[in-house]
Amino acid sequence: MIGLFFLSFVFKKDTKFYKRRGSKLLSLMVSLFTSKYVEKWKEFFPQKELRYPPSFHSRVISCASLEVLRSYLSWRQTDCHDKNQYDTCLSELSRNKKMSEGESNDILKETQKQPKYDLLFNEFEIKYKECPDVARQGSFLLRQKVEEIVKYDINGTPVKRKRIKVIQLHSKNVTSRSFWSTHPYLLEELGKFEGDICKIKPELKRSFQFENKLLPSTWIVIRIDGCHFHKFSEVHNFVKPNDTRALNLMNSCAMAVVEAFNDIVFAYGMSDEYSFILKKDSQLYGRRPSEVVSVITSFFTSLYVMKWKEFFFLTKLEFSPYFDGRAICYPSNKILLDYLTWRQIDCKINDMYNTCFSVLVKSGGCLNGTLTQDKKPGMTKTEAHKYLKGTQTREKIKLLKRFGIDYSKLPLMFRLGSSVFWDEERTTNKMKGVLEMSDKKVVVDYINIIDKTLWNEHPHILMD
Ligand SMILES: Nc1nc2c(ncn2[C@@H]2O[C@H](COP(=O)(O)OP(=O)(O)OP(=O)(O)O)[C@@H](O)[C@H]2O)c(=O)[nH]1
Ligand SMILES: [Mg+2]
Ligand SMILES: [Mg+2]
Repeated sequence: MIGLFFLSFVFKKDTKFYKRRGSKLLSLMVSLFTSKYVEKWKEFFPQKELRYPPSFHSRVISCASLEVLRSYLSWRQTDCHDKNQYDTCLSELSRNKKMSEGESNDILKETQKQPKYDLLFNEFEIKYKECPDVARQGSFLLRQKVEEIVKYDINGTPVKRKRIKVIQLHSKNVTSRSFWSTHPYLLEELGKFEGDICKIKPELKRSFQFENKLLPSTWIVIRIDGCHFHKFSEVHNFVKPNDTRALNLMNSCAMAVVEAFNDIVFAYGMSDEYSFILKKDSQLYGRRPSEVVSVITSFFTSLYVMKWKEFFFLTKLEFSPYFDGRAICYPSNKILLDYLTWRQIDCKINDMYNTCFSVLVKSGGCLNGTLTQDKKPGMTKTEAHKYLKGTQTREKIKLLKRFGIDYSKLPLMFRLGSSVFWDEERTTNKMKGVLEMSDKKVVVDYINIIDKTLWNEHPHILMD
């Protein structure tokens, strides 16, 4: 269901989508939606440039029965109606009576529906009920079986087939039986009603809004990861094993995220993932996990689509990139550093494996444009995996040497991942000949984060 700036996607009761993991569902849905929104912007606003990355928040609400689901949808529909009626009054008062928002709010607050209908009609000759359905009632998108002509036979007779299509419709009242009975496909998918709904129970409404908070006084790590990036990287011809453009794009998005959210003190990324660390006492979105996860994932996705052209120039986005996200709390600096150590070790292990794998499958052993001495045709992927299975770091380094590659000379960004944080700009004052610190700015660096040096040099990052 779509209303004024909100959307609800209903999954079947027995869905097994992403094993019903709440964080996955809420983050990837909001991320895919954001990606589509940014991509489609030009279609609807051809003259307007998208000047700021839009972001959305999302949450999962479980509805135990069809009645509860109907109550939920009814609550959203009522909300849509109330907000739209209020906003219509607000904009008319401002446009025609030149009232400020504060003055209009004073008039409208605590008024019921009827006085607002009267105000619109008496003052502005607007029959509210004749305003577009889409604004007053919201829209419903649902799959429906429709019969379509697929071709014509030799006699010119149309051949029809049943297809499932997404259709958009409006309904005055989502709780009405007629809405559900005229769309039998909905009940086929969702089940049968046990009883009727008259009024939305207040305790149900409260349950739709309730959410546990992330443990207080703990570091919050939001880790996002690209969905199906294996396919995404192939379709967009990412260089193997590391594509500098793709990594720089991820880093550029992460820097913008760190700049936008004051509470993020550090971010670490590699491949298609990024971890954002929020300070211990952060009160971002009241520490509600759904909001924090969804907004950061959504904002990152927006940036990724908007910045794509900056890094991939002529490569067209063939399908929408999207990310999933999760929140994890860590109570102490030590445990947080253990987490970062785990991610950086993972980065090193994966990078070394992928580099060897790439060398083995590339015919003639050609890596990053450097021709090596080994001119043998490459292995198949299966052979390469088999060859590398169980090999230790030392053996992999030796293998790369045979192909003329000194692993320690490969770019730090590939081997150590990327760290993003606020740093003071250090400049030398030529007049005084001394080192000076200027304003802080967000930087990206490719450093060892397992080592204590970074944390000792930048004690402000993990300040309690
Ligand atoms: N060629 C190339 N591929 C990359 C690069 N960065 C990421 N990838 C691809 O993205 C994948 C990321 O791994 P995963 O996150 O485990 O896999 P995924 O396909 O995204 O699957 P899910 O995260 O489970 O949806 C890698 O396996 C690569 O296939 C890159 O720089 N170059
Ligand atoms: Mg991934
Ligand atoms: Mg990944």
